[in-house]
Amino acid sequence: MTTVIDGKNVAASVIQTVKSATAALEKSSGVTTGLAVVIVGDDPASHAYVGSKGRMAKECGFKSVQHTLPAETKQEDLAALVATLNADPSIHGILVQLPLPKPLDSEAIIQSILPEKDVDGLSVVNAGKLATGDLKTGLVSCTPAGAMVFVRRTHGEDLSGLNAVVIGRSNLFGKPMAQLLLNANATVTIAHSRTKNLAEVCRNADILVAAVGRPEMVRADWVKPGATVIDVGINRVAAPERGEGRTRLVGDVAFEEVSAVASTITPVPGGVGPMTIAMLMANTVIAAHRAAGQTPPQF
Ligand SMILES: Nc1nc(=O)c2c([nH]1)NC[C@@H]1CN(c3ccc(C(=O)N[C@@H](CCC(=O)O)C(=O)O)cc3)C=[N+]21
Repeated sequence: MTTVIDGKNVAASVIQTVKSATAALEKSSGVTTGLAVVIVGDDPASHAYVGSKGRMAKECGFKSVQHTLPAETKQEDLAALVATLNADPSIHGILVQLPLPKPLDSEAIIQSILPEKDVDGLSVVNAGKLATGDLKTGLVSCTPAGAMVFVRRTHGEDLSGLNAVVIGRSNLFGKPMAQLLLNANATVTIAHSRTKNLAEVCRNADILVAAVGRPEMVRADWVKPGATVIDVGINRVAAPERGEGRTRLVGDVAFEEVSAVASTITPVPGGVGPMTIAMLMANTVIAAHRAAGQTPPQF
């Protein structure tokens, strides 16, 4: 029997932990956890994501603020907003929605967020802490942190002797995912668009993580029987069967055929996506605990 991980359900249990930790922190220290989300421009998909982050933050009992700036915003004005949020003691987490409209320099903005408020885990300090195995004081990028919750629920804390293959090498996902798997003692391969014999490399994986952004690229014959397959792709494709002009979301994994081979698989939608938002809330309440000198909850 193949297990299809219910990401919404796992995300809901993470959110429960965040809620009670938020309430406990409020009670013990009088601190309300605060999250600021900054969005520049009017990309509808970005606005949809930011809207659900705001709703989830309120549900967790956070102070939630959203700053919506026009697409023409100047670098120095965005930098000034980040500086204000950095200095605001009621804000524990800052997320600047990516991608930023051209010609804004997103790298400069991301690196200007205080590492202790960088709930995306993208600052060089947080990336470095992850690389050196310091998970106690750093913050980890939300999507890989969420994917690891699935991995831990399937395989436990110790991945000794297991081969993990991550397809994709972005700073936002592939690199931190590989670091987390390595920290848990897996034998890790990072594959990408220049990898030779990709299918063969993938067939070695006990844990296969796909984050390439190519609809249904991972086929059944790429997967070792019994493997755990985590699909991080979110691709919108045409769905003429649903009517003219209609679309649907698919992952980087051909779900139907791979389900027949894998022992555990995450669906798209309803897999890693909901966990990304839940881990953003988790990172924010962790940051608030640290700011108040309290021990944060574990996820
Ligand atoms: N600074 C920054 N940090 C991010 O983490 C970040 C970002 N910018 N920019 C955009 C991407 C995208 N992202 C998603 C979060 C949740 C779902 C999600 O919940 N997806 C649902 C489906 C949603 C739908 O139906 O469209 C699912 O997979 O089930 C998807 C995508 C976070 N991102």
